[in-house]
Amino acid sequence: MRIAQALTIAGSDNGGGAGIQADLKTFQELDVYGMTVITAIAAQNTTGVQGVFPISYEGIAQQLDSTGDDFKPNAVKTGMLYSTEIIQLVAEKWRHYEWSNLVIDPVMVAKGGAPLLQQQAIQTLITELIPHAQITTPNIPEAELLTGMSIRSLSEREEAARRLVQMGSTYALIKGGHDTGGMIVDVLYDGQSFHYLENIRIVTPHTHGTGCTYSAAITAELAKGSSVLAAVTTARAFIQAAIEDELGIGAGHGPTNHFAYQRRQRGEK
Ligand SMILES: Nc1ncnc2c1ncn2[C@@H]1O[C@H](COP(=O)(O)OP(=O)(O)O)[C@@H](O)[C@H]1O
Ligand SMILES: Cc1ncc(COP(=O)(O)OP(=O)(O)O)c(N)n1
Repeated sequence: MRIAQALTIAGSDNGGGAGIQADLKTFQELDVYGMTVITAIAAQNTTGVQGVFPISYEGIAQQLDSTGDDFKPNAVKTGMLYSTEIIQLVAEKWRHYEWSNLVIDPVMVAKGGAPLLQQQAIQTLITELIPHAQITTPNIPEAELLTGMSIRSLSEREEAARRLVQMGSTYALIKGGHDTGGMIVDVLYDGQSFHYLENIRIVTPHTHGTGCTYSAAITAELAKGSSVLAAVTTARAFIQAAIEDELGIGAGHGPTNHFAYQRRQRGEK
């Protein structure tokens, strides 16, 4: 049996809703073999982030080499990269191992406001990693920091996507979850045309790890050979189901339900 393989380079969320834990659960649900390179340990739960402990440079480099020397992932995603040094290291190994299908989730700040990327590393992300991306998936505040523009309207979301493609990302997906209003519109741009993914906003506190899960689902679908548009479409259905069928875990912003999409596919409640 041949199975698609995907690698996530990201931080750890002990609570299991975001970071590498969310990525691995998503890969597994979508029938993709998952591998990890851990960049940092974030001590967190549904009420917030209590501490961030970066892995040493050597520790990350060795994980990248151990992976690259033996495995051939069909797609790779990055999440929490934390510092300039880690981004530079990932970019160097990306070139060295000639990986493909890079999905960049430019994680910057956790829901409660804890920084997951140092301020000065944003420019390094733009110059070193985004030019290798098949798709970059910022939320609205991340897109504002990457592009230097404020984003209020749909046309500003389109302009931000254009700027990300100009930076070298083949596709850009500006996620609309941070907007207000009853409908959420995610804008996908391929350098020529725009696609709009519109969904009803679900009223729930349990949206921890939505960005991680969404980008992991895109990565899994790319690993299986889908086009970017097909991958984003499936991933959007995956995250919508995961938010809708809430688990209600924890006292604060709980994790999304990684089981929901496949349960629905099987016709289960
Ligand atoms: N309450 C919600 N209802 C439906 N979809 C949501 C909701 N919150 C987030 N999403 C979807 O999850 C994805 C990621 O959410 P977003 O808040 O934009 O990014 P992040 O989790 O990275 O901050 C987006 O596509 C968004 O549409
Ligand atoms: C280890 C780790 N990585 C990323 C995040 C942020 O996840 P995200 O999907 O943006 O969801 P929220 O934290 O905004 O709910 C994280 N918290 N931890």
